[in-house]
Amino acid sequence: MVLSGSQAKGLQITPRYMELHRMPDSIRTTEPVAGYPVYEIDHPTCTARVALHGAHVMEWQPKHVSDPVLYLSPEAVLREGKAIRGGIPVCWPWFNAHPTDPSLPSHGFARSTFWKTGEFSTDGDAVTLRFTFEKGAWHAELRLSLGEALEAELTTTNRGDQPVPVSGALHSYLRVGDISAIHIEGFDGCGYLDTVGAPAARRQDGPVRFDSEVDRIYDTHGSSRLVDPTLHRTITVEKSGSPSTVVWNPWIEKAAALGDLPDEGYKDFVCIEAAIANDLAVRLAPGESHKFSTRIRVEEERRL
Ligand SMILES: O=P(O)(O)OC[C@H]1O[C@H](O)[C@H](O)[C@@H](O)[C@@H]1O
Repeated sequence: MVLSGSQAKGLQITPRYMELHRMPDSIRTTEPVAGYPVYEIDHPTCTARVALHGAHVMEWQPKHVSDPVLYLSPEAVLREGKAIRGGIPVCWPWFNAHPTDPSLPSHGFARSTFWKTGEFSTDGDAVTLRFTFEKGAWHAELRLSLGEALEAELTTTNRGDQPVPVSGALHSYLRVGDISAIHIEGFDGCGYLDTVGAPAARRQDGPVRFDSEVDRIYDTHGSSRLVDPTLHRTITVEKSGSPSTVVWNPWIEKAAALGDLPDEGYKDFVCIEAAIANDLAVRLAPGESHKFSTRIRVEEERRL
């Protein structure tokens, strides 16, 4: 982890801050970099780390599985304005390049800004964290439920007086034992936009396997299953409210070009992202809201 700190304006962890943000016993506020709070969770069902920056789940591991479920790059940078490489970046209020203004950041503002904390609570099944973020007319609330399963639900509300578009993604980086050995089920027969090279519309035939760069936007509201023979487990990604699922692995050249990912890091993850992409952006009338969510769970084979 590269610790390159900056002081988030007004975000000093003082006794007063702690009093205002009293935590359930299973949540502890840490500050791996000055002014960069990270909530550490140790609950009977799971352990996790969530950064206030981007409302970003960095790590999550249910106690019944042997390996972390999410991939976090060992070269991820914790600095205001820079998205964390790995975990679950919240891409919002648009996905990828802005449709009309190339000067705006790829994947929106939310992943590279501090959010505000809402209510944190816990029960026997999970820890629930709520965060909010506002930019112009766009208001977002992210609810995270971290237990044996992980749920992330993003609600956008138009608080302005004109219609606004919204798209985005819950960009889960899932750890794998060996990218060449995994396959993903759930897309057979599904149409997709292949965005490696010149964009091309194609149809999936059988499971998705990896032997080169993959960057695809599948047209589906359905769930998918990542089968990992090396880690002896299957990860199921369910979702609602999003018409696309993005599957991404940068492979060799793109991984080498990413400064916050080791050159060999592409072997260790695949992204399966609940997304609203390209021309499927939702148009919200003033006062209107839209929700989309993802739910991730893991079944591990018993190892002898
Ligand atoms: O490097 P980033 O801006 O985090 O984007 C990482 C990736 O996100 C998505 O999966 C897109 O489909 C990819 O085209 C993009 O490369």
